[in-house]
Amino acid sequence: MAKQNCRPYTLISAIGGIDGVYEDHVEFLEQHLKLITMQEFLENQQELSQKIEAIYLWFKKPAATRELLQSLPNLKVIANSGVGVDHLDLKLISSFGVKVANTPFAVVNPTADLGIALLLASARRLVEGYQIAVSPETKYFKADWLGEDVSGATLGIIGMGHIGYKVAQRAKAFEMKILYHNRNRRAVDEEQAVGAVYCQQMEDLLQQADFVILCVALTSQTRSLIGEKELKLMKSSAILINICRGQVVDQDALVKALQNKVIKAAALDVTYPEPLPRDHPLLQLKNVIITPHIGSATVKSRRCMMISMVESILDGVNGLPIPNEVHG
Ligand SMILES: O=C(O)[C@H](O)CO
Repeated sequence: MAKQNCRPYTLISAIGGIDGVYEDHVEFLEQHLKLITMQEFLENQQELSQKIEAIYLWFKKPAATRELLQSLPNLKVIANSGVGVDHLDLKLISSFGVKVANTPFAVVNPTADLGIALLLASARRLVEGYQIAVSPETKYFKADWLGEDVSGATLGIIGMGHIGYKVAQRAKAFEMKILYHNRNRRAVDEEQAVGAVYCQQMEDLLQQADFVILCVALTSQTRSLIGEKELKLMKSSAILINICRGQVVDQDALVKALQNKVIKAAALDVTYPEPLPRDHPLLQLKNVIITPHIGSATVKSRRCMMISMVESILDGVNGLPIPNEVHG
């Protein structure tokens, strides 16, 4: 962490509540940053706009709009929680001479853990099983109520970045056969370490996999990457797991595929919008598990994010290279 003489003025959305930084993070944050809430900023904009050098952008808040950027002439850095930056207009931000940093390493392990948790839960129908176990209607446990084997099954990983690779490491322990598709092939020793086989064509992976897990960033190339055509290529016994962004899947096509048994099931940590409207068809389907975008939702991960964001702010305002800088 860069040595600082004074704590840089840093805009945050709020403290506590759904939009604010965690109250138990505030003590650490205050040691390093002079925190200014959005409300304080709006009440005293004339004085504070000159002083603010950083934005601590905690789960998309405060939104880095053109209007906000224009009102902060000395802004140097935006520290973004998490890895995804699809909610930020990187070109716009960089046109103001402002740097952006994210926290890729804080999210890698918990997100890969969640991917495996969803894979296991959907393969073994844990949510349905729980409902049967606790339902007052249940008189006996049926012997023909079956799930799918995970051990020995084929896992297709789409997006073999840090998270995809961690998923592969975990899947290896389940003796899964691993296929992956990625823009760039990984080094041979990295492939061998997890026993992963590269599929240059995503279609090959879709046709062979029993489980397909999505681990890509949301970009113009990956938006609706999985649509009707791709779902039809998958085995009718296959399960789709999404731990990246909802928009990577054409959700209407997914609903149809699940209703018509084109694929067997889906486990989604991400959808669009989030949360889904209460009458959305995905919420009515028994063969779907949905969690509320909790890939990085662990105490340790969120604390690591905070520390990494503070480091980026201190580096950025002190003119030092920012290790986790995101380039548009
Ligand atoms: O981008 C990420 O790291 C997660 O989705 C949390 O927003």
